[in-house]
Amino acid sequence: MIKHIFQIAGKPALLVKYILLSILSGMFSFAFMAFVNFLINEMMAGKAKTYNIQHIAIFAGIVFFFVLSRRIFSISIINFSQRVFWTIRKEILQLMLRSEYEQFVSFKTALHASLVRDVNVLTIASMNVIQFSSSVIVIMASFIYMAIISPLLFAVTLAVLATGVLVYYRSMQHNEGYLKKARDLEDSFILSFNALLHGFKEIHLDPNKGIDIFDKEVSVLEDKSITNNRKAYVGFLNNQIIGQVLFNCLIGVLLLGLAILLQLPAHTVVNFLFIVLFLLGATESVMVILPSLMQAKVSIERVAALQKDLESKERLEYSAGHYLRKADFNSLVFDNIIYTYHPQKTGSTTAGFSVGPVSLQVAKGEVVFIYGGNGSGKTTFILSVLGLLKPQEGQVYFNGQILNDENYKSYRMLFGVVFSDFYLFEKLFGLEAPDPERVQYYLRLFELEHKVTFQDGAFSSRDLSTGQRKRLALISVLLEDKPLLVLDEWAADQDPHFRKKFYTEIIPLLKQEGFTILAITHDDRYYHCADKLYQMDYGKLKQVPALPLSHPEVVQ
Ligand SMILES: Nc1ncnc2c1ncn2[C@@H]1O[C@H](COP(=O)(O)OP(=O)(O)OP(=O)(O)O)[C@@H](O)[C@H]1O
Repeated sequence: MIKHIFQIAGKPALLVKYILLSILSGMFSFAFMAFVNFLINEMMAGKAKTYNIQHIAIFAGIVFFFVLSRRIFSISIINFSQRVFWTIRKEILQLMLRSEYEQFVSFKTALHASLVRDVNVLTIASMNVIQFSSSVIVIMASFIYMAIISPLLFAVTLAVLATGVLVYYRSMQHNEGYLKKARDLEDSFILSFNALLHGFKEIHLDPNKGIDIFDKEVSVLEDKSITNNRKAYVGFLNNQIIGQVLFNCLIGVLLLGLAILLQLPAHTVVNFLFIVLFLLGATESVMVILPSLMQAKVSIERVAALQKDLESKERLEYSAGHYLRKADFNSLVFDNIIYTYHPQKTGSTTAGFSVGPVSLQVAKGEVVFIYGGNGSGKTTFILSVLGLLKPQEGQVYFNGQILNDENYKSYRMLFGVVFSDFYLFEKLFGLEAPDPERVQYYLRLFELEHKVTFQDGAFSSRDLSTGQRKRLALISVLLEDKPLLVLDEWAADQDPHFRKKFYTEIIPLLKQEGFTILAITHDDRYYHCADKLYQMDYGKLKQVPALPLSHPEVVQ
């Protein structure tokens, strides 16, 4: 865990600085207590009859340096915790960016939970380090001071503390288990929260859905979580109480037993009691802070495990790549590719759905349409074409070269895609200053020129209908000027007029511009607009004539 924090902090020298500052701040805190003890002794010995400028100066000096060292230490820790916060955030985002599509899908919830929870837990814990480390230093210094005042009393105190540590250590193991479980329960809560967030429209229309999620998911989680967390925190509380009782017993044994038995001088007993009370305060601080540090330990382990899981798999390079220009693209060939969903990945007990073996050739400038029934495997095939799902068998050739790890990055950049569940980005990310005339041309072509303007790399209006948003998504992709356009049921949300325009005017225009198009479509009325038409059936792709006789009107 410490190693991970070192990595996060980036510079071990910084950590050495924090440790030295925390020692300094703890030492000044202890010096205060030792000097007060000294003043008490002076008073008890009858030496404090007049104002002593030297004592006042030392007292003020200790307070000043305590405040100063504490402030410098605290500011350093605030800077450190902010760095921890952003380093872990960025680390998780980089993990996301570098993960394979399939990995991303299976780690989505864990990534989300780490980003919203673990990062905050770690930030809070790193702030608590200020109090924690000062208290630990005070405890250590108090031990040394006690041993000097009275080795015997110190031995008794140590025995009492050792008992406390033993009790604490035993219950800590239980508590850690409960904290881990609490973290798992948080992951489940995020699932329910996402259901409420993304399914809000449906829930709003049918409150029974919301009630079900609330009663059967959230409330069940609440019960489990309360029971679990109560055990964890009662465990910590018991430790605190046991610690307090042990200290009380120590004070009792000291005042009512040892002081009389050993005939200890009054100033030794007073000095010792004063340290014990000081020690009690520091120990309590440690006990109060420990749960948050334990949570931080669980969170760090989560982040580290997530990192390990994602890094153990093949990593993607996410550094900027270059688009292959349309002119440089010649052909794409799929030779007997097979993709099968693994049942263990989906948690299903039935055999995973399989697409393939599929063979397909797409030449530059061709328009290829794929149609097929629901669940026939069109999207799976397209995801395999895009390399988001990696086919387990078969070969892919682009521009005559076999697809391998070296050229995979350029391969991915071949495609401009509008998925059926597309995401419209706020800006044209990854695209440098597109030609405003070209943007205007596409806005006119897609009949959005009165609705949308383009300024500072972003479209002005995003308050559009689904069909209009899809047009904007396609414009964004066209501006990227990638050779291959992949469209998943793009026209499904367009009105009949625009649908006709898309198939009969826009597609030929895009073809003229040099785009190659691979589209999933159910618009049988426009199948004739394709150069090649394929039907997907139970994972098998077969070529069919582009002019089906069943639709004579398409010939017009
Ligand atoms: N992530 C997944 N894990 C396991 N099986 C899946 C997954 N996604 C889809 N499938 C299965 O693969 C089959 C094909 O799904 P796919 O989404 O490719 O069909 P489709 O032809 O695009 O359907 P639609 O027209 O309804 O979009 C389905 O039977 C589905 O159950």
